[in-house]
Amino acid sequence: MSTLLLVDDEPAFLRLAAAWLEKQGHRVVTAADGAQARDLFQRERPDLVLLDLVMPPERTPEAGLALVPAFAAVPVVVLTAHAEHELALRAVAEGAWDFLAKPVEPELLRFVVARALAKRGLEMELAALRAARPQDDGMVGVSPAILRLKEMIRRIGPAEVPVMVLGPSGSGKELVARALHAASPRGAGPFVPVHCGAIPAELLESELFGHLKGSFTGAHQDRQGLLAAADGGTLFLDEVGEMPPAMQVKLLRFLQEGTYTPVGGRQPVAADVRVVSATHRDLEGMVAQGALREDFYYRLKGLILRTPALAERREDVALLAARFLADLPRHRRLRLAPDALAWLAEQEWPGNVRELRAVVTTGAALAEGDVVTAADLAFARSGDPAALAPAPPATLAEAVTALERRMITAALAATGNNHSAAARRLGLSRVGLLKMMTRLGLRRSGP
Ligand SMILES: Nc1ncnc2c1ncn2[C@@H]1O[C@H](COP(=O)(O)OP(=O)(O)OP(=O)(O)O)[C@@H](O)[C@H]1O
Repeated sequence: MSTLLLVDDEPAFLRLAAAWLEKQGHRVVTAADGAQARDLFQRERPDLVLLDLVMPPERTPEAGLALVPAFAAVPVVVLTAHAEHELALRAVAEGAWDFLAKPVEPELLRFVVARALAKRGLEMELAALRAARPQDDGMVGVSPAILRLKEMIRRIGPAEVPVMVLGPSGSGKELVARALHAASPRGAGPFVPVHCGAIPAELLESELFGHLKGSFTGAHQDRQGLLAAADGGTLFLDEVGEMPPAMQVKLLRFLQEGTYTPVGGRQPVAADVRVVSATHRDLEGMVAQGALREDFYYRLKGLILRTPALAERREDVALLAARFLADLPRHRRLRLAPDALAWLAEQEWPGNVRELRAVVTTGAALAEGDVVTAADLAFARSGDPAALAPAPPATLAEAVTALERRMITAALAATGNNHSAAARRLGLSRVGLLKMMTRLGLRRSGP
């Protein structure tokens, strides 16, 4: 049975329309103003909203129009007076699905509702199919550690329990969180990452919970927080060990009750959010030292997944490197030379997959032709031209040119093609660098 939310300030219309729609087999909840409508929308999660645009207290169509986006996760049918075509079109521009002129003809109402519910049904089916489709979770690897991790994600992704991902920096914790989200029924909903250590403590509450206009200097208008943005999806708390103690208390309340209070607000607001958290720190140690609240830790912990260091899955290094090359937006297809594969296998990767990715990406930018060599990778990693294998230089001039080309390409890759920054790195003026690039054929001449 579908639930319809009917919003109108005329009691007689509410009664009649609700009775008619109930006779068609729907469940109907009614609201007489915007605030009540928002509240019921949160609580009842209707499949369709029928919305009168002119209601108390404002009695302006603007106030009604402002409601449309808030309900747009489901089809919204606006009810307008007969002569208000322009208003109806504005409502559609705001995200409404259809409109009906008042006085509403019962048969037309039945038809429009059936059509909107059919759309809703298709959307839900699509979301279910997306969630059920085997996902390419982007996790590359055939090592036992990765296969185990993938299997765990498949099993616990669909569960609603909180998950904590533990592992060294750059080992793929965020990727695991995304894969958990994709494997859950929330997969079509939002995935919202929060890097707890990157947001100043005094801003974190308003970032997470949102704030109301006027709640502090500079709060010129109401602002939604990240919890609201994650409603119906997954909130990823990265580096959760960095969460300031005062925020731990407030988030704990949300984890327990499912509600939070925006900064400057009085009413608790509900959000349907699954929380996945991650850290490379020893949280139990932090609990023992009093830096992390024990109750917060236990609420968050749920199930624990561990991402292995790259050192524990060396067999994946070559596969990962090949994938990173394939992912590059290039016209030519690059491949790894045999000596590059050998070099990759010998290295230690303290920065884990993130470091490997950076080295492969920079090495690819340095490669001449379509083969990435060990020398390219070694240079990319150390930034030291001495790492370059001594290419048999025919003449000194050729060797110098090759070295210039490599150093310039590396500096450009490292600075995201910023000419001034690359010139500074190389100890050149910007104009000097541009001239050299032209001479080396790294840049077309002319303006
Ligand atoms: N198994 C994997 N397959 C493909 N790419 C991976 C894999 N693991 C990690 N990566 C890539 O490595 C990089 C770092 O991964 P991610 O950001 O998930 O690490 P993290 O553990 O969350 O890091 P940090 O602790 O520093 O936040 C990303 O570019 C990610 O796509």
